[in-house]
Amino acid sequence: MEVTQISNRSTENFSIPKGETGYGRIFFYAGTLLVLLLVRFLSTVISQKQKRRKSEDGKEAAVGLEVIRGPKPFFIKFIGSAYHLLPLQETLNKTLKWHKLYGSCMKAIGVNHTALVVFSAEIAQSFLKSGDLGHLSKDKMPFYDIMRPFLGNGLLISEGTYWQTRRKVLMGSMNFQRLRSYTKLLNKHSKRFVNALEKLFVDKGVHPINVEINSSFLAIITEILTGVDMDEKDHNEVAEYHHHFQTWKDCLISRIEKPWCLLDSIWRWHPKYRAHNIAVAKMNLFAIRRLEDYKLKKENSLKVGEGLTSESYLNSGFEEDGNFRSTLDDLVDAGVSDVEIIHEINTLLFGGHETTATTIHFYFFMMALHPDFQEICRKEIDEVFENSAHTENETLTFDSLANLKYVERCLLETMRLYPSSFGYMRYLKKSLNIDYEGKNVEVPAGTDIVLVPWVIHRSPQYYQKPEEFDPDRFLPDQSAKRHPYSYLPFSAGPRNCIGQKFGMNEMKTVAAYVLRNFELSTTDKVEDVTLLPSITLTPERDYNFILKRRL
Ligand code: HEM
Repeated sequence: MEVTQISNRSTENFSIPKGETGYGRIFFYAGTLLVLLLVRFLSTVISQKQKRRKSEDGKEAAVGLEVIRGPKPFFIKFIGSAYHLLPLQETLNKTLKWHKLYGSCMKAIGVNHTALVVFSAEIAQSFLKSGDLGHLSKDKMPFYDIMRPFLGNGLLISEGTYWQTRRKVLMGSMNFQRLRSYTKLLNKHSKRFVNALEKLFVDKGVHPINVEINSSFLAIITEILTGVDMDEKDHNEVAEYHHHFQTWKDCLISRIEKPWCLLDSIWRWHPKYRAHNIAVAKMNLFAIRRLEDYKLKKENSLKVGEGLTSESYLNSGFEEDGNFRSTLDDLVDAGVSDVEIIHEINTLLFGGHETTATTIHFYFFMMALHPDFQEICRKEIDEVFENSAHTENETLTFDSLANLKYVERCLLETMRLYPSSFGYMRYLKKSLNIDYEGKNVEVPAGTDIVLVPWVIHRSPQYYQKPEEFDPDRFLPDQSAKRHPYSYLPFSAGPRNCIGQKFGMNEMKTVAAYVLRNFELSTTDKVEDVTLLPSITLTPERDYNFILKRRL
């Protein structure tokens, strides 16, 4: 009995008291769970704090480029993914396919570093709007480097504070007053262009008009830059320049088509190496001659003050041109050296004629393909020409250009479908974070950024039925609805095109004169001519036109 009692007591001592058993278990497990949850909660809080601290300090929170997909690189590192771009006849279509396959951007192994190829307005904005000099560089990029023998350290490829200072000087030649002062010159060249077309189509035949377009746009930009009217001086020089420019472009394409030729040590053995150097030398000579013309003109104008008569000044072959100020005036006054001036002239001749000439070529082709849109443009142009408030002696005034709204919309739509600068690049000297499919991706310093307006402008994400030519997309309310970086023919941000306003005025004036004088049609269809990414967007052959005299 005793034993039993003891044993019962002991059992009572060591067993869980009745009635408390369930709660105890619950408390035990709940407590454990609570502790675990607390530990988990605290560790999450701590790790989030740490992450936040890390991302503030060293951006470790972001993921790297490994999350971004792209075509497989070639096994030879130097060639990387470049071979996917070839042949050039297929490159532009391939980029559209890649956009469908990879989305807003893709990774490619560039010629000597990793490249991020951007297909979306949102990601383009991250790079283009940055005012940080570390995000604006074009250093160490083979595609710009091969232009250096011609462009030197000109604005398009210079960088850092050198670029900043020079940009200020050159922006001065594109301010409102200066743009106004170019009106007379634009009218004069547009009339000459109409005469050249008239001569070409006197046989009522079918002709390409690209040579006439290029000569005209080259003459215009030369006069803006140097104050010299090349048609009066020596028209052949302009035609020769056009020829050398085409050779130069052709040589650069040969280098891009065979990426190993981007290495100077290999290129120097290429059969086109000599032709390239001659073309560059001849174009340099053109710029040097313009600088000499300018200096002579200045010297003569000083001599007028030293006793020479204005008559003898005029007899020296230079027309008195009132208050016209050329870009050379700006560069010389800013104390820029002769060598640097030549680099800037080369840069502005390149940037200021090829782009506008290409765009107006596509515009005339669009007008020829769409007689209904051509007619609306013509009606607007006739109204402007026939309103005395808009013309002086049959010449368009600067203010009248603002009334060519439909022409402007057609030009903008042309540049959407056919951006002459189909792609451009930046070299990141400093890392930059982007939002990629909801992830915070750090794009490291040393990455090439390739921005592709050709794809952005044709993305259904921003433009319904993107393949259709529809000028009304650029009605103010339509434009306001779109992402601001979904239209980038002139690039955007601190490194955008300095000549966009001038270029628009130039193209509007030329378009007005041509449509006022001719009805345009074509024997070609869009699909007849392949487009090449040839430095600028280039039709593989020139379009054919028929021009019928109106007035
Ligand atoms: C339809 C006409 C034009 C188009 C589509 C166009 C397009 C562009 C684009 C896309 C860029 C940026 C290129 C890059 O980042 O690599 C650019 C830059 C530039 N453009 Fe234009 N351009 C046009 C007309 C002009 C004209 C008329 C001039 C000269 C008067 C000019 C001079 C320049 C210069 C100097 C730069 C370099 C700016 C810098 O890096 O600070 N462009 N242009």
